[in-house]
Amino acid sequence: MEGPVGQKEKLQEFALVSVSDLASSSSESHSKPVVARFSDDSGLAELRFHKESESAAAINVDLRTAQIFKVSSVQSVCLTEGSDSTEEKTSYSRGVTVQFRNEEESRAFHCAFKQWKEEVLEGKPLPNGTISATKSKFDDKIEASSAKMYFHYYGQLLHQQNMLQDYVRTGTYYAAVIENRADFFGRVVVDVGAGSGILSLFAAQAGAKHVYAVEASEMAEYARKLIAGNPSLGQRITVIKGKVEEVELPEKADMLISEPMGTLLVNERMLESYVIARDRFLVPNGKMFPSLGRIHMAPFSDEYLFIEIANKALFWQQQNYYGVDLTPLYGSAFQGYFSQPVVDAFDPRLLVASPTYHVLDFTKSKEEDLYEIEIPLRFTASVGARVHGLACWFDVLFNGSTVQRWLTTAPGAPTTHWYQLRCVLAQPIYVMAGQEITGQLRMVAHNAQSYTLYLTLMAKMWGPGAEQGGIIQASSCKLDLKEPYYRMSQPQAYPLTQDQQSHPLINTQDIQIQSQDFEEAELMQHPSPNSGAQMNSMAENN
Ligand SMILES: C[S@@+](CC[C@H](N)C(=O)[O-])C[C@H]1O[C@@H](n2cnc3c(N)ncnc32)[C@H](O)[C@@H]1O
Repeated sequence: MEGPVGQKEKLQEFALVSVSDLASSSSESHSKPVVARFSDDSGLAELRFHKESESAAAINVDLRTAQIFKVSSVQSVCLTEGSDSTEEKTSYSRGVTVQFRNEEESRAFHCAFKQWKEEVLEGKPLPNGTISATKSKFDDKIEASSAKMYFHYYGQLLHQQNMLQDYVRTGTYYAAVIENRADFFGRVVVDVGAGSGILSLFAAQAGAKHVYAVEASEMAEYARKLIAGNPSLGQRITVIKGKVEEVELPEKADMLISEPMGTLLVNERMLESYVIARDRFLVPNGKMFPSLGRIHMAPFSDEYLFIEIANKALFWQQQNYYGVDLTPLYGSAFQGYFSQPVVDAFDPRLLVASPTYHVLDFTKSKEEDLYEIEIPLRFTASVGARVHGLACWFDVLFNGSTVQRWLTTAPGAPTTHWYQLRCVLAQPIYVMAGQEITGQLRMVAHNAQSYTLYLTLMAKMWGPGAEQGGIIQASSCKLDLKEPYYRMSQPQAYPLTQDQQSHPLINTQDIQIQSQDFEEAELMQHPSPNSGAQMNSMAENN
C-alpha cells in the first residue's frame, strides 16, 4: 500500500488472490499476483485490477458509479456502470468478483473503497463534462423524488414545445440576443439549463465563438440532435448532459444565457442553479442574459374569484352525502382552497393600488439569498374596495450593450405561459380611496423545488382615530407555490363598480410593458410547464 489518501499523487494498491469479470467469466489469478489499484492520476478516479507489471487486459472501474458488496468474508462483488464505446447510448452494469487473501485485507480494501468515494472524489476536479462529486449541492437541498419528476418533465419534447410556442418569451430572447450581437460575437457562452438547445442556437447565430449547452434532463439527447441538424451553428456548440452544479467545463465563459424563471420568478428554484453557474463558470464581470429580475406586486379586488374559491369548499357542507355528514372537513377544505395561489391572466383594472417591486440581481445575489425572501409591502389604495389579496407578476432584464430589453409577464401585456399569480385572502379587508395598505410577503424555499408563501395585508385606521396609529384590519394566509390553481380563461370584462368608474384605478403606465413589439399574443390554453402541480397531476395520471 502506498501514497496515503489526500496527497497530491493519490494512489493506493492491494494484492489480491484473483479477480473475475462477470461479463467475460475470465479470471485473473495465481500465475502472476493480481493487484487492485485506486488512482486518480489520469484525472479520473478509478479502480484498476491488473496483473503486476502488466497493464494490458486490466479491468477498469469508474469509482463515481461503483458500488461494492461483500459476498463472504474474503470475497466481494464490485458493480459499476459501464459504457460501450462503440455505441454511445448503450449503458450497462458491470460486475467484478474480487477474492482477498484474508478477512483483514478484505476489510482494508472496503475501507479504502469507501474513503475514495467519500474523501477523494468530494469536490475533486474531473475531466470536462463529467460529474464532480457523488452528491452535489443540488442533491443536498432538493428531494430526490422532486428532482426526478422535474427532470422527467423537462425531458419530454412536448413540454419544451410549450415553452418554444410562447412567442412572447422566445421572441424576446431572440430579439435580445440578435440585437446585442456585440455581446456574443467571438465570446464563450454557457447556456444554463439548455433544454432543446434553442438559446445556444440563438447565441451561435449571434456569432458566439463557442457555446456549452448544459442540460440535466434527457432533453440533452434531443438538443444534440437539433444542434447536429443545424451544422453551421452546431459546430460551435457542445451539449453537456448534467447539472450545472456538477459538470466541469474546459474553459471559463464570457457570458451566461438562461431561462431559469418559474411562476412568480422563483418557482422551480432554478435561479439558484443560475447563480451557482455564475460562480462556477463566468469570468469576473462577465455578462448574464438576463441579469436581473423583478417581482411586481399590487393589492387587487376580485369578488368573482373570491366567491369561486369559497364555493369550491361548499361541497363539504353537505350533511347527507350518501348518508354521511361531510361538514367536519369543511374548515380544512376551505383552508386548502385558499392555500393555492391562483394562476391566470387577469384584467389590470382589478388592481386597487399602484404596484411596487422587489429586485433580484442575478449578477450579485448569493445562492443563499434565494432561500428566504422577505418583501415589505406598502401601497396607497386608489379606490374604495374590498381587497381580496395580492397580485404578482415578474419581468427580467437583458442588459445588452446595444439594446436593453425587458421580458414582462404583467397583466395587460401580451400573455405568456407564466400568466400572473394571485394570493387570495380567506378574509378580505376593506379600504377607502387614499388609505394605506401595508404588510409583508415572505417566501421560504422548500425541498420540492418551490416556495411556501406567507402573506399579510393590513389596512391602517382611517379617519379621526388614525393619529393613534391603530391597525383595524389584518389578514394573513399561507400558500404553497408548488400547488397553484390554474384558472385559465380569457381575461374577463369585469364590470366596474361605481366607485371604480369615478376614480381611475391605477395609472396603467405604472405597469411597465416593454415587450410591445409583439402583436397581441394568443392566449395559451395550456397550463404553465413550470408548475409543480402540473407535474404532480401528470405523475398521478401516469
Ligand atoms: C425553463 S427550461 C428552459 C429551456 C431552454 N433554455 C429554453 O429556453 O427553451 C429550463 C431547463 O433547465 C434544465 N435545468 C433545470 N435545472 C438544471 C440544472 N441544475 N442543471 C442543468 N439543467 C437544469 C431543465 O431540465 C430545463 O430543460
